Amino acid sequence: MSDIVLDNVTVEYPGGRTAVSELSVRLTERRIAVIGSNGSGKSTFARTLNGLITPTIGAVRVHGLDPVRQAKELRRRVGFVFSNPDTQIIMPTVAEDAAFSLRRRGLSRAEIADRVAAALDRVGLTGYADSPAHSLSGGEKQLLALCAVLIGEPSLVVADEPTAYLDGVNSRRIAGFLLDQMPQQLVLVTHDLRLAARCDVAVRFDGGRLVDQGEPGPVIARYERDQDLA
Ligand SMILES: Nc1ncnc2c1ncn2[C@@H]1O[C@H](COP(=O)(O)OP(=O)(O)OP(=O)(O)O)[C@@H](O)[C@H]1O
Repeated sequence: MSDIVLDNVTVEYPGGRTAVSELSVRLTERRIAVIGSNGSGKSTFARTLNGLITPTIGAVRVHGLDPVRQAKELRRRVGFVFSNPDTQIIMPTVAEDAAFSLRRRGLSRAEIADRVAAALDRVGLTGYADSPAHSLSGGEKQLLALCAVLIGEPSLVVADEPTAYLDGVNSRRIAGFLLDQMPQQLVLVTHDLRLAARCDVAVRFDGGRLVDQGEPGPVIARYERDQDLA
């Protein structure tokens, strides 16, 4: 079950700005790129998927779950990665930060240590477990943020411009992990059209509306053409 379904979703922010208008879409692909110009509604759409934002009108179902009525279960199933890795680090050491989402799950210390070791290994941070989290480089911090999300074993990862703060080398590292190594379904909000091109499907927002969707190549080409004409 990897369906992401939005039915006639409108999101209005306090003050009356409509960020997403009458959005109906069903997405089932593993890697979903979300593209569009600044302020077009991409982040708002992404935040409806884990209940960070509740639609003013309409309904969202993510892997069969309602983000409003099944909020707790949904947050376990949907991991969210933000742009700025500094804002995602909560605990003093790398291992403690990686383990944060496992609290209150009734796991033994040994189980937590095993899971942390496996998760750090997956993102290539073995050896950093006892390091202060804030001493990591930007790219390593973003890998830690991903690790902290993946350790909870989500079925969907929503990443909102996860490479925006990173240099070329670290962007490639994060993108390679998200796109090529991670088995989970991915919703990737990005201005990097080369990353969008590597996804299985692209959706494009403009002025709060979903204006195009399909194979990334043609969707990106039409977006670039429209930008050139603007
Ligand atoms: N918390 C908020 N309160 C009021 N308006 C908001 C809020 N967050 C976003 N908006 C507005 O909603 C619209 C869509 O914003 P959103 O962040 O979803 O766009 P975006 O496509 O992700 O933009 P960007 O590419 O610049 O990150 C914009 O006009 C924005 O100003």
